[in-house]
Amino acid sequence: VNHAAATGTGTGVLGDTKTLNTDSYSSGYYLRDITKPMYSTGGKIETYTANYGTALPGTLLTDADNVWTDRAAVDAHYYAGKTYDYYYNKLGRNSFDNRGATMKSTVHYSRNYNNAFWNGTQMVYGDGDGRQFTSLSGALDVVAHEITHAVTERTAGLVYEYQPGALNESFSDVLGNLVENKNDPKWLLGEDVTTPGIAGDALRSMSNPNEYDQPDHMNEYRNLPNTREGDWGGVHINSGIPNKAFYNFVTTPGITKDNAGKIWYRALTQYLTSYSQFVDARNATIQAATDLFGANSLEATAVANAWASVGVG
Ligand SMILES: CCCCC[C@H](S)C(=O)N[C@@H](Cc1ccccc1)C(=O)N[C@@H](C)C(=O)O
Ligand SMILES: [Zn+2]
Repeated sequence: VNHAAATGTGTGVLGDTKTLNTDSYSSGYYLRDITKPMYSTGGKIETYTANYGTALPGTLLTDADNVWTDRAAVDAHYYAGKTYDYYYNKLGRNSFDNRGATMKSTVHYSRNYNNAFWNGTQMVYGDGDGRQFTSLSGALDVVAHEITHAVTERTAGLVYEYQPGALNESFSDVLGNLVENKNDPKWLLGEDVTTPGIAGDALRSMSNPNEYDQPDHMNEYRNLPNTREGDWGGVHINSGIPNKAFYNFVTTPGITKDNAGKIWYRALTQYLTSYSQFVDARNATIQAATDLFGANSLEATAVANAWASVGVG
């Protein structure tokens, strides 16, 4: 039997019901989305399980009746599709390589694994330990964060250390929140999967990085060693500074989320390179705003002001 697009239903990590794009075969269904434009050149979105081990990609998920109960898998699949849609519809990018590459996600990676990552080939999600995190694919900002690492790797190539690494992390947080597109005035990260036992908290805040021990100005930059213990020079710590710059920009009256996303995306894909520093990101976002909206536009002016407000430029 040839592949045929099917519509299933599933329960997400937070207990919600979602409609899923699946692929029917002779005696059941694959967790495979073949409905996107990428399929014209063979691209798909596929979701696997590592079955609590660390071998990747693991096993492609199947189901007999197209009613999916693996909550982490349901959300990894659904949110990968949402992230694909944002990049394609808002930014004109066809998957992470802009050539319709298949997007693979693996859930149930290891045990009590309090993280998610892009490994150079695919997205990988832990289930958390039930205290620090619940299953990390349960948050769209997490999924879009990881997929954006793939975009960054294929474009700017920002190395994962010191300021370029903090920029790498910040672009993933920025696109993570833009794709998630909640009405969240605090621009939080990971709020849906962080500390399931505590309401209202998050892993990071773009509006107030200090709330979660991140700097929000260059005068608070943390000089840390390029080691695991030093968070590779503080890539998840010093990202608070470019995160705050973006927050100040996107909340400037007259600036829209869509236009902010276009400017940050253009800077990432057209101007930044492997060892770009914060000042280079300032210059790249000003240039991108100028390209798109003009030299003396509200956007270009607001970008310069936003970086100045965090002590860059
Ligand atoms: C395995 C090696 C480390 C990879 C770090 C990945 S890219 C990462 O940054 N993951 C995010 C997950 C995330 C994203 C958005 C919101 C919440 C959580 C991350 O921030 N991880 C934290 C826990 C960290 O690695 O310190
Ligand atoms: Zn990351």
